Amino acid sequence: MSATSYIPRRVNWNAKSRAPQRDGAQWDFEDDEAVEELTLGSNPLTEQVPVVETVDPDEVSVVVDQASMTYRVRSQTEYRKSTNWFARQVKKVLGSGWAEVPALEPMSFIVNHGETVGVIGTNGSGKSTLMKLLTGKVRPSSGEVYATSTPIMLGVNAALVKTISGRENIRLGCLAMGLSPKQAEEKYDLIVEISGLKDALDMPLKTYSSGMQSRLQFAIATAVDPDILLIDEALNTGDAQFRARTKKRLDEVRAQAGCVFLVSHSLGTIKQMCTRVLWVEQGRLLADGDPEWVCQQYEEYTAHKSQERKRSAQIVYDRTLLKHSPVQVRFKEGTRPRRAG
Ligand SMILES: Nc1ncnc2c1ncn2[C@@H]1O[C@H](COP(=O)(O)OP(=O)(O)OP(=O)(O)O)[C@@H](O)[C@H]1O
Repeated sequence: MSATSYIPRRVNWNAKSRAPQRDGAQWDFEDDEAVEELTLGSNPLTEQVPVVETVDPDEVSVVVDQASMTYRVRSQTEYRKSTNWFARQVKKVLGSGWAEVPALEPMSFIVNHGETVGVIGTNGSGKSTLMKLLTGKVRPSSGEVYATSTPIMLGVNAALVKTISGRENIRLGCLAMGLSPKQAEEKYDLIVEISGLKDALDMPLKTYSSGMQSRLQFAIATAVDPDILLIDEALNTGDAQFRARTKKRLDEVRAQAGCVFLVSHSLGTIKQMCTRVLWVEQGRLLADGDPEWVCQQYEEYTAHKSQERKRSAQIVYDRTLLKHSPVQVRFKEGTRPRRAG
């Protein structure tokens, strides 16, 4: 079912504004004609008036301005869709055509210094794609992503060398992140402390568990005092003690006027670490706000989905979307940050 295809059977239609009443989700089941209207054309239930947000150049870290993403991939079966016989045969002989995979619909938001932003969503909803756009290494298909400094991405698969020791990986990692050998030396103790891996540092990395490797990656990435830190699923493997250290370190990064994005399927981690949560679902920014509230909607949605209650899940989806006001970004004259990357 598409994002906008669910239409409640009857809605309490606000005659003055011609908009459905939103707050409290009090649907009134009396006006039959309203149902007819709702089914015509685009669905007004999910049409929202954008809220204009002005970017404060002294506060801003990241601006996503109507950014969308569609992947173009080679497809072995795409030639079948071509209606032109000749084109179909040519594509068949060449063995492929191009298929488009829509991953993110246009979305806008502003993140300021000092925010830790959680990003949640079910598998394939577009979280990692959003992270790629934030790094600036992938250009959006439309719109733009701006950042006040180069975002540092910390992913579970970020490069560590398996055959050398943890100690050598720390040195190498620091150099790879642009520190001089002297700066790397100065950061060494801090990295060891954050990682909590003092006793294992002389062992080759291949003897580390995946949790230990994640801890080392996290410690290296945050030790260089990133202004904008992107973390994709890296924190879920740590134990309780490491999570406490992680939170402390993220608070420090935030306090240094940085901002942190944290992608995670663990709502506990998100609620514990984040000051704000973006819920991306079916490529759409469905909610942007208070971690408790957003996580609660998400939990309800996924509970319905896992029980195959599609209609109930869609109701939660639409209800959440109704509460979300899309943002229209406005820059003050001459204060646009540079493109991310
Ligand atoms: N390199 C790519 N080429 C083509 N399609 C892609 C590519 N990367 C992602 N996609 C598609 O884009 C959509 C969003 O994928 P993405 O990896 O961003 O989701 P996700 O929310 O991070 O998922 P997960 O929670 O499983 O990691 C999916 O439909 C996916 O198949």
